[in-house]
Amino acid sequence: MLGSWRRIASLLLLIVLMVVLGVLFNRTQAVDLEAQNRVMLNLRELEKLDSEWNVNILRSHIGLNSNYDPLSTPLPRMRQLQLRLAAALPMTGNPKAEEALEEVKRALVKKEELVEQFKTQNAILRNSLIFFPPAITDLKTELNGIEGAIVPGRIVVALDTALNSLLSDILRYNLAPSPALAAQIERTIASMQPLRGDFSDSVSDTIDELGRHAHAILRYRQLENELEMQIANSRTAEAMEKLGGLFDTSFDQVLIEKQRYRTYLFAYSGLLLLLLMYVARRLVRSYSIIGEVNRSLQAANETLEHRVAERTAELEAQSERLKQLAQHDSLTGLINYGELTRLLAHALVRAGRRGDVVVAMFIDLDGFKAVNDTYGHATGDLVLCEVARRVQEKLRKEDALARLGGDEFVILLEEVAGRDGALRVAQQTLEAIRSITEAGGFPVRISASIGVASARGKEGFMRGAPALLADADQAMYQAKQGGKNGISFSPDSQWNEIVAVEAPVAGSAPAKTPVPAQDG
Ligand SMILES: Nc1nc2c(ncn2[C@@H]2O[C@H](COP(=O)(O)OP(=O)(O)OP(=O)(O)O)[C@@H](O)[C@H]2O)c(=O)[nH]1
Repeated sequence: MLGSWRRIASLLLLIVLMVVLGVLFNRTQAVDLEAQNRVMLNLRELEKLDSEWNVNILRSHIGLNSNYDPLSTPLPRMRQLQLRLAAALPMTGNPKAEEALEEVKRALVKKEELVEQFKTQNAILRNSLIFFPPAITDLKTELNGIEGAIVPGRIVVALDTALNSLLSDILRYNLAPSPALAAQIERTIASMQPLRGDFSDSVSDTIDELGRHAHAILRYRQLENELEMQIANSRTAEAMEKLGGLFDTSFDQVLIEKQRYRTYLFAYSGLLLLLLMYVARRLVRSYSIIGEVNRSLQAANETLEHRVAERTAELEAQSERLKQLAQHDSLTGLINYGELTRLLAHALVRAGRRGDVVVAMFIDLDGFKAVNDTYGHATGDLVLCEVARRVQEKLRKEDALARLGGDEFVILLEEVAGRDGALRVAQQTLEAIRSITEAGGFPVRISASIGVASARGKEGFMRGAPALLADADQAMYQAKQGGKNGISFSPDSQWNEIVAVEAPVAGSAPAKTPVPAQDG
């Protein structure tokens, strides 16, 4: 549980470290200086167009422009530039720049409205100003001609004077309008009214028209001047200058900020590197500890396996010893009664299958008690071991020799060819036993009584091992009864005869001459 929390905490820490790294890296991304330059160029172009706009207003004011196109053509471009500046605002990261751009836009919109009014009023004013000089010149020509000849000279002079005064005052008013001059012009127009009745209709109409144009000039000159004042007060140039200043400062600020974050990133990267090195060290140590533990475990495992193998071998040896003890006689090392009956049972099974003969020879030593009694039990043991050794020597590898206890032995023979073969083995056994004349430095004289019994094929198998052994025992008993040191055949075996190999021995000394076999 604790381990999984630690894993989650480590994962979260890693994510946080990576996010911080990403933020710092993002903040240090190079500033697009080219884009910044483009913004400033756009602003400069807007300023230039605005000042050209002013020049064109002035040119219209003084009547140099033949139409008002120069006042309208730059407007689409100026709007486009404003849009570009608006798009560049995020580069500044400064809210004041946004406000400054709004101010520029408002000033330009206001100025555009004023210029529209200016165009209307200026058209009327221009029309009147253009009308005035030729109309007066024409009228004065009329006065010097037919009209002057018809009308009294005093009236003609008065009108001419008024016309001169009106023209000069209008021109002065156009350049520098003032209420006094306007009043003077009004008075001149009024002075011309009584005079017009003496002149022809066309002169009279021209005087009226002069009056209307003079009023238009008086009115629109004033209005236009006020409009121009308002246009000048729209302060577009100042707003643009303020915006330019903010752009400059903001861009510089962004550069400084990037530089600062570059320093942070450098320090943070160093910190991460140290952390990484620490983790790597811990990992290397952990791996070396794991390696050591693995090696120790492997060594312990090998030791354990070795000890298990040793113990297994010990147990196997012990088991073998126990088996040996269970199946063998501890004194002579020959198989014991239990093992003999087992082997005998197997032999009978095989003989039953093949129709062979199995022979059991029961051997009981003669004169053994005397050895014990004369030289002691230990010497008797030596005699028993020597009997086992010498009889075993006479037997084939596949034959079995067992000690039943005391001085009793049994020989088991398989695949016996016939009675003669069994007799030969019994005689050799008897000879081997009788050949023992010394034990432990003491002279001994022993012989044996041997009972032979045989079982053939299925019949033998049916009777079983105990019956065969009993037959052999019975035959041995017959041999004992027959005077010992002899061989007796069981009457139930195939060979129902006694082979006399030598005269029965008396006491513990075996006879040297062969004793005939006895019938049971
Ligand atoms: N040394 C020794 N003697 C034993 C052992 N087992 C039995 N005996 C002795 O062996 C003797 C056997 O007696 P017997 O068979 O009567 O002796 P024997 O002199 O051969 O007499 P017969 O069989 O009648 O010919 C006894 O004295 C037992 O005490 C043994 O393991 N070692």
